[in-house]
Amino acid sequence: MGSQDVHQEVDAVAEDIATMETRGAATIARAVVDALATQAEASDAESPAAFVAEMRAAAQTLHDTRPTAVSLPNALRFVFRQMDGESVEQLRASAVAAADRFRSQLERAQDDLGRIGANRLRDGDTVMTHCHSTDALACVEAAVEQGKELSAIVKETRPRNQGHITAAALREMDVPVTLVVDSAARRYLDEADHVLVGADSIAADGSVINKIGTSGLAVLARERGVPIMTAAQTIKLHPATLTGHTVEIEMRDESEVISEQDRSDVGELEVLNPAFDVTPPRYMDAIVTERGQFPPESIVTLMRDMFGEGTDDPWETDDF
Ligand SMILES: O=P(O)(O)OC[C@H]1O[C@H](OP(=O)(O)O)[C@H](O)[C@@H]1O
Repeated sequence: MGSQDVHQEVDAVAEDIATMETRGAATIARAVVDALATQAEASDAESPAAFVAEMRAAAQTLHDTRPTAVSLPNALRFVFRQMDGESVEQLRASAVAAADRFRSQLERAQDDLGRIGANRLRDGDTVMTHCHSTDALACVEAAVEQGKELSAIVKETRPRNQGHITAAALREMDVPVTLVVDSAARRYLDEADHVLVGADSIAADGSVINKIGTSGLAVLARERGVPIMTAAQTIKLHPATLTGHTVEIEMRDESEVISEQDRSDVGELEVLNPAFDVTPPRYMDAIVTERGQFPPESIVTLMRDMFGEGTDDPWETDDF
C-alpha cells in the first residue's frame, strides 16, 4: 500500500486517467470501479472503520484526477452506496460485488443504448462524428449489425486528434471513413445525414458537456438542418446540476496546443486549452440513453427519477 494505505494500483489508475492514458467517460468509470475493487481485495484493514477510511482515500485519489466527466463520481457512488456489512470481510465482499454489478450494467447499458441510437440511423446514411465516444460508436455498431450500410465523416478533433481513434474503430466495422480537419465541418455537413457525438456530462437543463468543439458543431448542424444526437449512458447524468451546480470544465496543459519551440518562436502569448464545452439543449435534437431517447429538455425527469433531488459526496455511505 502507498500513502494513506491507498493501493499502488489505485495510484497508477489515477495517474493514467490524469494523463489521459485512460480516457473516455465510460472507460474512466470502469477503470475507477476496477481500482476500488483492487483496493477492497488487497486491504489488510483491521476494522470496518479502517476499511471504509481506506476506500474513501482511494476514491478521493481517483476522483481528483479529472473534473468534468461525471461518470467518474457516479461510478464511485455506485460502489459506496452498495458497500455494506458489520465486518471487514462483509464490506470487502459487498464492494467487490458492487464493482462486478457496475461492470455488467455498464456493458448492458452501452448495448441497449446502441440499439436505440441505431434506430435513428437509416441504411445509406452518413454520420459526422466528433472526438471518440464508445457510446456513439455503439450506435453505429448496432446499425451495422442490423445490416445498414453507413459511412462516416470524422472530425480530427484537435488538440489531441481523438478523431483518429474513431476512424480506426469505424474501419474495424468496415465503415468507410473520410477524415477532415475540424474547421472543414461546415463544408462537409451537407453530405451528412446525422451528427453523432458522445457526452462527458449531461446537465439537468439538457445541456450537453462534451469535447471542445461540440457546441460549434451543433450550431452549424442546426444551421444546415442536419440532426444531431448525443449518445450518453445514464451514468453521464450529472446529479449536482439538479441543485443548481454547474459542471466544471477541465483546462488542460498548453503543450497540447503548441510545442515549446513554436511557442518561443511566436513570442509572448496566452494559450487556453479547455477540454470541453457546453451545448445548450436547443441545439441538440436527442439524447440517447439505455433508457430510451429523450428531447434534451425532458432529461430532468429521468434525473429526478434516478437521483431524487440531491446527492452527497460519492464516498458517503449510509452506515459510516
Ligand atoms: O464514454 P464515452 O462515450 O466513451 O466517451 C464520452 C466522451 O469522453 C471523451 O472525453 P475525453 O477523451 O476523456 O476527454 C469525449 O469527450 C467523449 O465524447
